[in-house]
Amino acid sequence: MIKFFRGGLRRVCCSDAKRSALGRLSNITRIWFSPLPAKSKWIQPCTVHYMENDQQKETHIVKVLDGVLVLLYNKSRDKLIFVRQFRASVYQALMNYHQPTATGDVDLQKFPPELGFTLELCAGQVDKDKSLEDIAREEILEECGYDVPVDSMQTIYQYRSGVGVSSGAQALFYCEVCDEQRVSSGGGVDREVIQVVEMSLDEAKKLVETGNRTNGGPALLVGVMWFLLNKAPKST
Ligand SMILES: Nc1ncnc2c1ncn2[C@@H]1O[C@H](COP(=O)(O)OP(=O)(O)O[C@H]2O[C@H](CO)[C@@H](O)[C@H](O)[C@H]2O)[C@@H](O)[C@H]1O
Repeated sequence: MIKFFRGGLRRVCCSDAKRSALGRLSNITRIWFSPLPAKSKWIQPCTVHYMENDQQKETHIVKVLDGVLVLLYNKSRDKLIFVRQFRASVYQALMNYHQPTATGDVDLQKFPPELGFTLELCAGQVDKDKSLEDIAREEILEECGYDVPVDSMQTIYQYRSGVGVSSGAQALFYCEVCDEQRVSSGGGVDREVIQVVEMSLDEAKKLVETGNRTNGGPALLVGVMWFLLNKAPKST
């Protein structure tokens, strides 16, 4: 049984999401660690030096790709739509509290893969020369299976994530979908294994109640709070 981890997952969020997830199941059978390759397509670490008030300072930073995220609302069934997937970074963070110098294979009995599953908004990296709206539209189709017009994307916020270390630009959109626009079960492309999770507005409201913990990023919480403030029927 998974115990509570410092600063980590409150298991109920993931377990609830797992019960209502649609799509291909993830079966993780082995996890191991190794050093970063000399050149990564995804991240570039470096040191930034600067003088502030005559003092020399330095910050170790990681350059990352920008991202788009979409809060999806299915108006046919009055449900918010999220995605559930294994995130190696979350897994590493949670298991590493107990094993800070981990290298090589991980004992999956001690640290089950379930630790690394997150509930998130549909999202993607800005890794092609297209508009943010176009990239968001593609991610909705690939991950959640809805074919929507690009002009259905409404900007909620644009902000930067991880400003202490990485500072990628994040564009957060809202998009309403209906059952007629569902053309596939989603699940991701290539080797992605992404489950689609539908949540009632009452469940989503419980998720953002003060004091709750999730192991995903802040965008889901921010998006749902924005939705409850601006879009949800007033009785919700
Ligand atoms: N670091 C990495 N190492 C190796 N392979 C990698 C990688 N990052 C991505 N990939 C590969 O690229 C594929 C596509 O990734 P996505 O574009 O869906 O972005 P992701 O969902 O990870 O991040 C989206 O969601 C997160 C969380 O919400 C946002 O922070 C982010 O900006 C947004 O793009 C992944 O399935 C993986 O194969």
